[in-house]
Amino acid sequence: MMTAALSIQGLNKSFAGVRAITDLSFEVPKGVTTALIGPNGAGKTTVFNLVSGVYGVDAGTITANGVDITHMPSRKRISTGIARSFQNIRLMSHLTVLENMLVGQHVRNTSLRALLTPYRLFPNHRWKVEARAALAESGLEEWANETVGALPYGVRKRIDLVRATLAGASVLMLDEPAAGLNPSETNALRDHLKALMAKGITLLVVEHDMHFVDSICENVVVLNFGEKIAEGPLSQVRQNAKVREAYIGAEEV
Ligand SMILES: Nc1ncnc2c1ncn2[C@@H]1O[C@H](COP(=O)(O)OP(=O)(O)OP(=O)(O)O)[C@@H](O)[C@H]1O
Repeated sequence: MMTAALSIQGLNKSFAGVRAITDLSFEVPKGVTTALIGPNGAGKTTVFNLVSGVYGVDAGTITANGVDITHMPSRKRISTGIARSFQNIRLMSHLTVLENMLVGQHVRNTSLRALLTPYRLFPNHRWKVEARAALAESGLEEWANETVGALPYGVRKRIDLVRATLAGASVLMLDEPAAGLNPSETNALRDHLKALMAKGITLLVVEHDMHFVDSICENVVVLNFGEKIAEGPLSQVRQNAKVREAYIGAEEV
């Protein structure tokens, strides 16, 4: 059997005695874009925080590309190919787009020599060539020398995706990627994500916009009160009685 991009088994997490995640197990197979959905407070962000190592687990295991990352320090998890893109973009707003790419690439190379190399002095350094190519591939090359803080939100979001893939991510966790985007930015983001999927990158998406989920996700995992209540294609889980009940009074699923 092929190794899953992400495997979560028997996950449990409480905050001050209040259960946030209970016996949660699911897998994200390689190349299968998966959505994690559920009403407010269902535990979606907590799952992302556990997988990225912001919190420690109470019980259970988390495996990324076959490597057990359950107790791995957060900053080392990218070495297994898993990365997270935050709702509040974590680009350095005072640096240019290209400089942000170089910071991302640094994650892959932590040798002292790499840390001391003054990239500004090498206009055609391999990393710059690679970063420019990745920006061009995503139709973002026109922004390469702009300061990130001055760019539209939708563009920054997509630059954040390029940065994550340049840092070596093969499994990307996206926290509400479509939130705050206008319709044309949402379309550009969708096209960008489809291009990443075509390159073999696996996406795990927390998203409230079901049209967006429907347009890119093959599989959906539904949480309610920290437990998995359904899993499968969106068209199927929509019909599930438990899912319908969980969403009563909340947004339409
Ligand atoms: N650091 C924390 N301290 C205490 N409780 C927390 C913490 N993080 C999450 N929780 C609780 O865990 C439960 C799940 O919250 P979580 O934010 O994961 O839900 P969510 O599905 O992401 O919700 P939303 O869609 O509103 O973002 C909630 O009851 C929340 O109050």
